[in-house]
Amino acid sequence: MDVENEDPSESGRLNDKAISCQRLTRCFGTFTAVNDVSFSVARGQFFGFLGPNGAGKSTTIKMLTGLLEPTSGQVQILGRDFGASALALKRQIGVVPEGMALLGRLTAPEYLRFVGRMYGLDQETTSRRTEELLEFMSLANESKKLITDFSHGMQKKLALAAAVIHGPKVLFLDEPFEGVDALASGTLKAMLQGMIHRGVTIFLTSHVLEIVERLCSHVAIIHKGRLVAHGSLDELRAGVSPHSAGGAASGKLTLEEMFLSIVGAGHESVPQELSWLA
Ligand SMILES: Nc1ncnc2c1ncn2[C@@H]1O[C@H](COP(=O)(O)OP(=O)(O)OP(=O)(O)O)[C@@H](O)[C@H]1O
Repeated sequence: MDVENEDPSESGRLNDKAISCQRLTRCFGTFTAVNDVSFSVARGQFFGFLGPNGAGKSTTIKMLTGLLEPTSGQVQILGRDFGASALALKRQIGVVPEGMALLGRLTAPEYLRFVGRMYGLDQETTSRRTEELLEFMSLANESKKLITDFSHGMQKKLALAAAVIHGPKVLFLDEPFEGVDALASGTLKAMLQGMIHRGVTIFLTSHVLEIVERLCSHVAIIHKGRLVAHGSLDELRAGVSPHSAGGAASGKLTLEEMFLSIVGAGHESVPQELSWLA
């Protein structure tokens, strides 16, 4: 069988996991950025991947999407690994990577048409979706400008448009809301929730914990390269003492309170002010 042309979502139908990794590890020289990380994400789940700066989130996303080779460990997307069916798998996923990786010398319509064709969409479908996406992202009036002259938020919206043009089954988003205005952010959240209702799996990193709490049903927290929490929001709450998290005695702990309780140990020793600042 030609594994490159096989639809991994069909062959993996019996596997209810959209994403799974076992003992995933990535070293840069002697430094271990991601250390023995294992977790899975069920199909159709809205999953938040959290961690402080430098914890290993982007490195993990790059390995989950086939952009970076793990030092050791395994990754399966829709039940398949990149080794056997990289091209077929990449057609099933959409990615907004950390640096967005746009082609700055193109205009937004040129870029979307290029990405659509690279994903194997026919010309007519690519053109129709390009127009719809530019309209949806409020970028239709910017179609003559080069991407390099876009603002950061405009580039983010374009990167998101490019990540969904082929209708992916699994969507990976590294900080999708960073720099995006409140109006566009509302539209994007609605779009992502609509995708979840249609069975798409979304894996998202964000430092905006209110957004993660509102959108995601399950989360994992990585800290210094190691997975320190994984489960539904209620499972996380059950594992965190309200007292140690400083939450209101009667109310539910917020995700931010749980996050600070889980990764905040040792942070007390960091000076809370700089005496020379007026
Ligand atoms: N190519 C690289 N070479 C050396 N070190 C790297 C490389 N890429 C990442 N790192 C290091 O790995 C660690 C994890 O980085 P990563 O970008 O995954 O963190 P992150 O959780 O996404 O952080 P942030 O929230 O700040 O974006 C950091 O210490 C970073 O400096």
